[in-house]
Amino acid sequence: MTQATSSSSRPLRVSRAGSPLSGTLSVPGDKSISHRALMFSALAEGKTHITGLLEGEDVLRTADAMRALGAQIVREENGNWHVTGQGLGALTEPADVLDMGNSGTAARLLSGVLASHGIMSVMTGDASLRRRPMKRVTDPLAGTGAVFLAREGGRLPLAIQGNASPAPLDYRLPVASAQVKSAVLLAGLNAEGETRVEEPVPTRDHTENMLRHFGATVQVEQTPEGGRVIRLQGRPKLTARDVVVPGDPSSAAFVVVAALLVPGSDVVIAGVGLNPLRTGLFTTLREMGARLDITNERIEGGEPVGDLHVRASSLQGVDVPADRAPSMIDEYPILAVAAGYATGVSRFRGVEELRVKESDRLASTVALLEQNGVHTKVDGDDLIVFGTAGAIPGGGLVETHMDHRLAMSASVLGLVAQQPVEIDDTAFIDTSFPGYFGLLNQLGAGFAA
Ligand SMILES: O=C(O)C1=C[C@@H](OP(=O)(O)O)[C@@H](O)[C@H](O)C1
Ligand SMILES: C=C(OP(=O)(O)O)C(=O)O
Repeated sequence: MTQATSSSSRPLRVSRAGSPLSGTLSVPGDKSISHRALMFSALAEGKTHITGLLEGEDVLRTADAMRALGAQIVREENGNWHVTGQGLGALTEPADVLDMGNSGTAARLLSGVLASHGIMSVMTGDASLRRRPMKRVTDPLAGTGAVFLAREGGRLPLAIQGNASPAPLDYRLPVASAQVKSAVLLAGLNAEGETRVEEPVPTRDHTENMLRHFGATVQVEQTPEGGRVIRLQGRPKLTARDVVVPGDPSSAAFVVVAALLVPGSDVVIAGVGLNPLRTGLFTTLREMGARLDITNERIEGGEPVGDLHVRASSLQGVDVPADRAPSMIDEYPILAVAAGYATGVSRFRGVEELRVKESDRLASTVALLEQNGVHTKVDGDDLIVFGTAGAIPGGGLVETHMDHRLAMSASVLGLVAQQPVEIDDTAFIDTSFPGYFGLLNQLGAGFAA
């Protein structure tokens, strides 16, 4: 590993919470939906209004990139955003390198867009993103006729000569990845004919849902093996449509686990997105014995949304099946904290994709727990956590390796550990959850941040 922390790192020491967490709050907008809202509206004709957009650094990188490609993107004073696009195929060549910061979603999805426009572009990212694999998208996207020039191993920086008349793709995903699926579908938007993607295990379907919302024809069929086949008709007329972004369940996850673990807590998180391909953590926590109720369920902006009522609970160890991983892939670090506090042993099966996130999350989650006295074992692609029955020793220094989810997980662990926990850098939390410490402090967490 090269650079492990940002140039202006924000270390933090977290002490045990002195009182229960209580109150009602909302979490910022969904990161996956926010990236897509900006990209798809920039490809549509007309003016789209977006409410609830996540103003995290990852999403702001997507906004900058779409502006550099010719879309007009404006933040209004009331916090709403509007995007004016010129229609499919009308992006213009960027004058400079596109810097996607820390965001895998921005880099992967945009690759599909860039491959299918007749422009030349260069994409880079921060030290974490430059370590992450891009061949998983450039391999299938090369089938469009686009040309990619990358470093050894297919990592950023990446030069892309896009193709104005891309060939449609027919691709079976070798890994369960919504980013790869989305990159292929986005390339297919500007291709004549049908683009087909088969996924062996269903992954988040925000791309399919939102493309339909903007006017594309997307058909989805279940396969007998439990997977899905997605068919997109190329060159649709995409028309501006307003988007309402729900609260991010992956951000709510940290508040939920904090409220479950800090004794006596009682918290409501309003307006959380509950797309069933995102709620694996909530299912798992309930299996562990969590008192987690969903109220006020409704559909907003085409996605299911509800309020989460969480009360502190005694949790038991859990066995999480591998096919649940895509519906909770970003939640394993915080689930590992819950499992470390629980009574009994937990096993998370088939979590190999954690190795290619902002950090190697299998290694960094193990280090987070071990540094703080919780025993773990990696068995092939499974992570095993030996619960401490409410007695996490703490006292460790957590290295977050430019990974927002590690930093937030460490902060929750610190709230319930016996000794204070040191976190080397919390700055990357701003990529997905700006205002995290302030919101938790409103509930009584007492972070010194
Ligand atoms: O499509 C998306 O918006 C995302 C998909 C997931 O990545 P993979 O597709 O690589 O699993 C997830 O980890 C990421 O935070 C967001
Ligand atoms: C993996 C994540 O994001 P990305 O791939 O967009 O960097 C995440 O937010 O946990």
